Amino acid sequence: MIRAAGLSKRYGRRPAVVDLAFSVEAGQVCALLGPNGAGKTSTMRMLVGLSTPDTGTAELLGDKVALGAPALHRAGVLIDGPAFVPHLSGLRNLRLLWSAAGHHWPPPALDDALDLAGLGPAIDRRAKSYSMGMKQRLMLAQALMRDPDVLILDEPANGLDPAEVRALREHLTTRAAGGAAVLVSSHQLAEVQQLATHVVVMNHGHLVDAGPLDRLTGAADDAYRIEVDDTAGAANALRPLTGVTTVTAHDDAITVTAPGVPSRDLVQALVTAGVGVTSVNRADRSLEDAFLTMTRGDDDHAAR
Ligand SMILES: Nc1ncnc2c1ncn2[C@@H]1O[C@H](COP(=O)(O)OP(=O)(O)OP(=O)(O)O)[C@@H](O)[C@H]1O
Repeated sequence: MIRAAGLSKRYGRRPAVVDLAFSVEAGQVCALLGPNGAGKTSTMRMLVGLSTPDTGTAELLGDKVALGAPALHRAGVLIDGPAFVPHLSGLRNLRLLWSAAGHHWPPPALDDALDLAGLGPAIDRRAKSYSMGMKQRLMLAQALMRDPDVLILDEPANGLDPAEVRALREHLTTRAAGGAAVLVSSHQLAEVQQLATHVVVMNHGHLVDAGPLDRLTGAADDAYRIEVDDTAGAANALRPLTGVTTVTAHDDAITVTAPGVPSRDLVQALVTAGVGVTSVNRADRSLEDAFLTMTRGDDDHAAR
């Protein structure tokens, strides 16, 4: 349903996306991940015809994408805007965007989209009076009101509070269960782990890995969950160890990713540092661990 085939894009001499290939099928929620500047927005812009690839092809619903392509009528898009007319109400803005594409008002999923936007009576207030979160929710409403078969959303949870993020997650999951293909970019890896069925990881414009979320986060030979009496002390003791790539502290345990390091070496380092160890088990890697391992060495661009 969404396909990037050998997509490349340069800005001047600087490559932003390099020979990128992946696809998102009906029923999938795919998270597009990468450090700042990895090329996520540039990729999404090409996928919806907002910019032209230097090489390669973007396809939606089996059609090659270009500005005005019919498939775009079946796509809900949230990338850099849209710019709302400030003196018109939220609802008038939605109407304008819908009618500009030559459709008859109202769009098929308007009630659902307004429900999710949760603007209540404020939908009739001028858009210029909206807070950042309200604007973001109005943008989501314009993407969702057309009952799209394909959704391409750049950081849709920006500016939303936890309850709104949860409502968005449920909405997107329902859309995918109904047969839509959903592509979202995000820096909120814990949130992505609850939402995505598939993940595409980019770094410096290149594809790093793509596949089902389970494969990226599944039980790994190199990940341990260690119950300790001092998680901060444990993290401090293990982070400097050779071979340890990530340490994540939880309430009463830490998760450690340490390829090639036997667990006894980790325990010994903890005991030497005076940290009490209760148990050591193989762990599922968190998406955060998997992501940081894949994009390691890129500290300047750490995931937010
Ligand atoms: N219009 C543009 N002109 C010049 N360079 C650009 C333009 N858009 C993006 N870039 C550059 O292309 C690279 C990829 O940017 P892009 O916005 O696609 O990354 P991103 O992964 O979406 O980043 P972020 O997570 O910070 O939004 C960056 O180096 C960026 O500075």
